[in-house]
Amino acid sequence: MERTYVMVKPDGVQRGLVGEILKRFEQRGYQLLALELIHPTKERLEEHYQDLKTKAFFPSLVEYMMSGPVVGMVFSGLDVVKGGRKMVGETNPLNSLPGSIRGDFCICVGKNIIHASDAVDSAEREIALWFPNGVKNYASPLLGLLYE
Ligand SMILES: Nc1ncnc2c1ncn2[C@@H]1O[C@H](COP(=O)(O)OP(=O)(O)OP(=O)(O)O)[C@@H](O)[C@H]1O
Repeated sequence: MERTYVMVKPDGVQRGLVGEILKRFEQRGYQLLALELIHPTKERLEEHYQDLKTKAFFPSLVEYMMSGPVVGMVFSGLDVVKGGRKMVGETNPLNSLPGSIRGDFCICVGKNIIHASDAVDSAEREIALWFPNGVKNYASPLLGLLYE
């Protein structure tokens, strides 16, 4: 089953939004496979955001992401990468519809509370980066109620 990496950013953790975000993914029907609160290192963030290294906002992005602990989660489910991105909304909260996580809980691109993988291959790269000891799959009885 497809997997994605979701990370509640430091502002989301400090604002007490972890439970709300977890609830939304769970109630949609995605299966939680892993969850960890960590204080990310600069090295790991630079690896995570390697595609953005040349952007002018890169140093402030890394500083923001190191301003407190983050909560990383792995979810699995049918088309979870695309579905998860839709739930999160657009990079700039201004373009995120109400009902999406960014559309409901934030207003500024530099404090947009949550990350979700944007493609299946980047999801697997990010899961390996943030959960280097691996993530176990397990069979949930709920699956029979969600899939034909
Ligand atoms: N113009 C900007 N100014 C400040 N920060 C920005 C800007 N553009 C992007 N960012 C920050 O960098 C993060 C990564 O940007 P990216 O273009 O990968 O968007 P995203 O895929 O929606 O976000 P994320 O990877 O965090 O899920 C954004 O979520 C945001 O925190």
